[in-house]
Amino acid sequence: MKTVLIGVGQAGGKLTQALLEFDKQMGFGAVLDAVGVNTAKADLQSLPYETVLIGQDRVNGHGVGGDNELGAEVMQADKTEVLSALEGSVTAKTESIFLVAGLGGGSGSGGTPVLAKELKRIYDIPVYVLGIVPGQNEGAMYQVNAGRSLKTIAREADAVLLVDNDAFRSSGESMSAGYEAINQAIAQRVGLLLASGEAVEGVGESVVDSSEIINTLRSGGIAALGYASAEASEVAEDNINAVMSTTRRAVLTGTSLQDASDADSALVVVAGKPDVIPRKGVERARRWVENETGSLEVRGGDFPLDSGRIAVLVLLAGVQRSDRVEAFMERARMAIEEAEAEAASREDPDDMWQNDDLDSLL
Ligand SMILES: Nc1nc2c(ncn2[C@@H]2O[C@H](COP(=O)(O)OP(=O)(O)OP(=O)(O)O)[C@@H](O)[C@H]2O)c(=O)[nH]1
Repeated sequence: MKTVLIGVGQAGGKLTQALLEFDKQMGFGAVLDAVGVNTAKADLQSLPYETVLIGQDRVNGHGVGGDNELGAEVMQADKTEVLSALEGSVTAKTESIFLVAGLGGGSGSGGTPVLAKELKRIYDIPVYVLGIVPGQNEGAMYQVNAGRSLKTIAREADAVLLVDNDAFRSSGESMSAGYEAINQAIAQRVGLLLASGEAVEGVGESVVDSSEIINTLRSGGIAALGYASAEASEVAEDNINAVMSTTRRAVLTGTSLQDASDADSALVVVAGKPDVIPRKGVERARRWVENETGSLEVRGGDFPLDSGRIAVLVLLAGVQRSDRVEAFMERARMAIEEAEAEAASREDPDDMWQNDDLDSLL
């Protein structure tokens, strides 16, 4: 699927760079162009593609410090500059636009819904968001920002593909030390998905094309991406079990959003050398995904790739009822309540001494 990426905020910019590099390194050509947008000048300077600094009059290039309302305001005020930077990038060849952002900060979290709405008004192609959900250990501000942003994005964009920072973190590793590895893992999965609709070699009826990705994401709302791979045998018949078990792992333990297994629609992509992909295995895997997700709309196809392994990508769309999303929104709600309670207790500092449960010492 020929795509233009827009990285918003620091995380969005870095993940966009990882996606661009993966696509280039694999020679896929699915990523047509990229633009980085941020309120922090320093974060844009290291990005090797076109960038737009917004909100200079408000924050002077220093970022919005996690204030996503301010992030939304400055995007609204400077959207024309962003749109003109995109003019040369989005062409007749472009099949989709992906806004890439961390939902827990300020610039990406606030700016992305505003930009998604604007892009949908202007372009006829789908506008998707690749959104990073903050890990469980990140502070309340991140959770609240992400909850509010996600709610708005789910309404404004055609779909939001969520990646949970916790889903890719190795145990014992700090969040920031792990970012690079996390970005690589996400770039590989999303990069393969975008490229899967681009396959030209070994074209046959069973090969996935971009319209299948778009039709799967038509369910709207939240989507997740599962991935797993295994060593392949040279004989297709011998790979039936490998395709089945890899598909199971992709959905049960390899998704970008943990516990997202109920879906409105799904797409199962089996990547590998075309002559070792077993038709029977692919059919079985698709049926298994139907049962597991409860969806009657499961598409499938191959992605011819010159590799000694078989990889399975499962795109799950319409997963908003997943336990992980509910738990996450609940955490955001709780954080708002705690913040309100704290603000209320700050209103009159003397209130805390008016507590009848505690006797004074004197
Ligand atoms: N996966 C991943 N997550 C990141 C990365 N950098 C930051 N994050 C996450 O993104 C969220 C913070 O968003 P940022 O992109 O840093 O913030 P911003 O949009 O630039 O907004 P401000 O800094 O407030 O102007 C947090 O939840 C971080 O855990 C990264 O390189 N990779």
